[in-house]
Amino acid sequence: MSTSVNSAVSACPESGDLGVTHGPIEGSTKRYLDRDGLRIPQRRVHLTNGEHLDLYDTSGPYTDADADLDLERGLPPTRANWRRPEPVDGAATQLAWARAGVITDEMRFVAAREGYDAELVRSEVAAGRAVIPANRCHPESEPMIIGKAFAVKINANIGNSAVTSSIAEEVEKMVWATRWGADTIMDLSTGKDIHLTREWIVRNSPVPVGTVPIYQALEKVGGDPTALTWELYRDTVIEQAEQGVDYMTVHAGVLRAHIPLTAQRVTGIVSRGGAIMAAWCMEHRTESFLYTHFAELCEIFARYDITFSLGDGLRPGSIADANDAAQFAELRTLGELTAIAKSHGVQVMIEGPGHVPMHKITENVRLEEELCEEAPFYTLGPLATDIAPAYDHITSAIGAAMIAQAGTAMLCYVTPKEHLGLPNRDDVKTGVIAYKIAAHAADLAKGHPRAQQRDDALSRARFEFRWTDQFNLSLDPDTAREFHDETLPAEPAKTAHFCSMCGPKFCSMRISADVRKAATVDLTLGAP
Ligand SMILES: C[C@H]1O[C@@H](n2cnc3c(N)ncnc32)[C@H](O)[C@@H]1O
Ligand SMILES: Cc1ncc(COP(=O)(O)O)c(N)n1
Ligand code: SF4
Ligand SMILES: [Zn+2]
Repeated sequence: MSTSVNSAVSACPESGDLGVTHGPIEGSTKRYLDRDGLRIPQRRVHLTNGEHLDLYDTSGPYTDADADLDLERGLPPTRANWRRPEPVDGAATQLAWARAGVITDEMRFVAAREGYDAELVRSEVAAGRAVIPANRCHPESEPMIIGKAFAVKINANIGNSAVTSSIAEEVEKMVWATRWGADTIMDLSTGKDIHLTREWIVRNSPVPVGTVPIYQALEKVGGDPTALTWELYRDTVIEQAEQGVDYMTVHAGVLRAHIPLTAQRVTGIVSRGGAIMAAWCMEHRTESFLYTHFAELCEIFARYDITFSLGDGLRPGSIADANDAAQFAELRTLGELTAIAKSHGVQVMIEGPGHVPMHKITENVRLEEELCEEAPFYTLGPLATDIAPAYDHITSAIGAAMIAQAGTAMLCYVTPKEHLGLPNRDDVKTGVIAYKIAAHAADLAKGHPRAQQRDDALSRARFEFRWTDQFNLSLDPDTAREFHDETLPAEPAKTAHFCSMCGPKFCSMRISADVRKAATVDLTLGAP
């Protein structure tokens, strides 16, 4: 399987000959695993009233009030030293081990992060209802779990394009995305230095990294889709596997026969991978090599424990095209491929739309569950309307919250730059925060046992005018503080019983508190 492409890739798990700096970079969010030992996967917010809150959501920014809890959990300090059970029928994967009844260190770790029993983690993984994307060549990653029984996760897309960006900017986006709470990131680079950009990102990323290998394969053939071959694609997959990519989008459900179904669409094929594969099939008048070589791909994935993210190459790119024949024909094929991947012991999640109006969202989840054996659903938004370019983090967070409530396990963010250009660092943050909101709103609605604790703590702080606590409990403490201080920057305002919205006399929460106080006095005096 070794090729000339691979010889350029240094050995797993470290790639020292590329001149890459290893370990945490300045400002990076190496949150739990570090060189000194394993930290308990938990964020604790200390409040000014002496109480504290341990957040159920274990990704996101530390505030000044957070503590570093260096409690031993009985695991070696880096994932590189965790136990690696023997492969099962050639599959060295969390799925194969879960089915064999083995609780791996990765399962113990994610169980601690989620606050659930490791046995629940094992059984969900064994059933294929959850995945733990953890390539053995990515020891820097802090394992996490994606599945509807667990907290809803979010992914942030980064990467350069032929038009703009540099390695430093992309690493900064990775740091920014993970700092604000992305649970995974995808490097979707299509411009120059794709290999080296990814090396920097993977070696420094505390979260699993996903890619779409067909992008780099296309770049290698100068951007002509018809020049792609299975061999070139396979070698690109192995190159990325060796670098430690944890999950890969594979658009193997775009079959030749599905392409005519897109002819009458308003926006045709909007998926990059989908469009590339459609172009290849039409030119060569043959079935997609991703489909015909799928079993071989499974064998590669099984050796590294790469998780399939079966791509939605025919997702709708407009409200008009939502839930159409092309989209659902592909979903049916993804169902077949799910079964094949799992028979190889390979973990699978399924990518979903796209642009879908609110009343057509639930059908997507029900059909995915039915056709794909409840493999974790991983959706791009969906955008609930097409009419707000520059605000598509909002149009899509609306759809994302709904689809997550219906059972989607991970939400792929959309930034304000969607449809307009490549997102920068600030767009990445805006997208991440929008999606943290969607994911948490869904966790609340799904009845996650600990989700509401944070709302309650923040609301109490709000009602008691503990402004600093309100900031520290929020998803974006910096901006919350900045907005407050724009009109009331003085220190005493941090305990004032009003803000500049209503002012001291009209503050309803202050008046309401006074009413209560008066009522208490009346009660103690025996008055009505
Ligand atoms: C499939 C989705 O992936 C996103 N996407 C594609 N490439 C990039 C990139 N380099 N950076 C950020 N997002 C990207 C777009 O939002 C697209 O719609
Ligand atoms: C949820 C989701 N959907 C799709 C893609 C790939 O992009 P594309 O299909 O455009 O190649 C992705 N990275 N994430
Ligand atoms: S985002 Fe821009 S480049 Fe990409 S498909 Fe849409 S219009 Fe084309
Ligand atoms: Zn779109």
